[in-house]
Amino acid sequence: MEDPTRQVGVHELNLASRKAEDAALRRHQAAYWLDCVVGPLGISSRPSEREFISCLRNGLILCNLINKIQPGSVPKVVDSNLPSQSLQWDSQPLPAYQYFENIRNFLVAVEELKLPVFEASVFERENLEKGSSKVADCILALKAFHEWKQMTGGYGTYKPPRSPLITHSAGRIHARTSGMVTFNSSRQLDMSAALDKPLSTDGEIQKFEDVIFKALAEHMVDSKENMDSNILAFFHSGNVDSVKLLTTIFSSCLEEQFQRKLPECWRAGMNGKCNHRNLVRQQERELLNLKMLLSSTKKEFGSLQTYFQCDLKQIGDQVQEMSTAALGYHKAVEENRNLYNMVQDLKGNIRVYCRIRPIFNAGAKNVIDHIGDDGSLVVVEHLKPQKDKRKIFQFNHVFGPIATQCDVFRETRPLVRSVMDGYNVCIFAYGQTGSGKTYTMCGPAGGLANELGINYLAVNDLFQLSDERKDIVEYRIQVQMVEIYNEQVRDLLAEDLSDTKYPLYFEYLYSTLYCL
Ligand SMILES: Nc1ncnc2c1ncn2[C@@H]1O[C@H](COP(=O)(O)OP(=O)(O)OP(=O)(O)O)[C@@H](O)[C@H]1O
Repeated sequence: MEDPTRQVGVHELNLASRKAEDAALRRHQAAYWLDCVVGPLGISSRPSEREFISCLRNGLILCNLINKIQPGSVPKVVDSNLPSQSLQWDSQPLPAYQYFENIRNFLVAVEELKLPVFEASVFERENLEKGSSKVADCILALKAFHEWKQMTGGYGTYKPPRSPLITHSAGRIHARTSGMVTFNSSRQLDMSAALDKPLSTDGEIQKFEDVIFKALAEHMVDSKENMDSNILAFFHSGNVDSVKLLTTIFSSCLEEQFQRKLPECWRAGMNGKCNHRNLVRQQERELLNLKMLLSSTKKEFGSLQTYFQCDLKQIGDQVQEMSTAALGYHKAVEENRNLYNMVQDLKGNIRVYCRIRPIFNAGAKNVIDHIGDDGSLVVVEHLKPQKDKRKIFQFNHVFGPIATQCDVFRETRPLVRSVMDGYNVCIFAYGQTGSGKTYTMCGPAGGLANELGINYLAVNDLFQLSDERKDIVEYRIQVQMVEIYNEQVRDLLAEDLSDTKYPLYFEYLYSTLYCL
């Protein structure tokens, strides 16, 4: 079985070695930085504790350092007036008051900056190898303060990092003017006290490592807080290094925008509250709802489509029926028209009507013996022998003396209507003077409406027929009026009354009519 005391000894050895390595590293860093800031120290780049402390024990370098970082911190630096080359650690014939004065003023200045300090006694010859780590920590704290000042210009409140490796001693230094100056920063961790006694168990070692990690984490948080407060202090001070401030602000803004651009689930995930899976489930539910909505919409659209298709089919059928009916109607009209004109043809293209004028002379003898419905007319000539007295004439129709204008027009009307179907029609009156031609064709002068002649009645009928068929046929009606008298044809509507002679082709027409 292994001896536990032996194991503890190994741990102690390892910790002591690590502590010594860490102290040497910080000492070397402090020496290097001092060399850069206040000039060559004249010591090696990796000085021993003794070499490091001896170099600083006259306080001259430390006072120059803090005056450079915070001008005026040590108004009066006691100088040995010796060349710098003679400031060797092992050849400094300085009186005790000199280095004590400088060291004391330096420590007071450091305490005013609220930075960790050390005991002045570390520079006594018998303690040269005991307090070098605290001196190095103090110098490194000044280095951090200097860097903060360079970055912020000294505006705002400087918060020293909570380093477990930086130590301080409270209330050990006398102030120059106001007596005791106390440094009570509770944010500092004095780890050296914990390491003064050896760690004997694994639990203590683990506990010590936990403390270190916790302190490091707090240090990182403090650094972040320093940055934020320093940016605000920059802005309020008005004395701002604009380039530095803008760079810092832009960096913060970019980081913030980057955070905002991240999806919600990622940001929640970065905060330790990842609901990415919940969001995916919610989106899946919404997607399912959308699919159901799409499906129902498709169904409704399909039913509406079917409904409208039925309606369209019904309308189409009705239109087809109407079209068929209209076609049938037109066919019927056309057929009726053809039949009508056929009847007119069968009745004869040339029809002769006889109208008997009333007797105006009371003494005149009536020669009309009989008027037949078949168009026959029997005339009696009283002066001739009995056997030759009666003569029979045949017409299409015979109008008696009591026949009205309407009776005459009723018989001629079908022929007039054939004009509207494209047939040529001619109506004229023939008879001796005073037989009533003008009366039949035009009516008496100044007569009543029921006395209008065939011309007026026929034209009125044509206009009425044109109006009835206006949706089917467009008619254009023109009028000419001529007189044939003493073998002369004259235009009765001519505007130039001096020349009413009608064109030659009407003379030809006249000849034709005359022949008829
Ligand atoms: N059916 C009738 N009923 C009543 N009066 C008639 C009828 N026919 C003709 N008359 C009258 O007889 C007269 C002569 O008729 P009208 O002038 O029409 O004859 P006409 O044939 O035109 O003569 P002309 O050849 O000389 O012009 C007129 O006064 C007219 O009013």
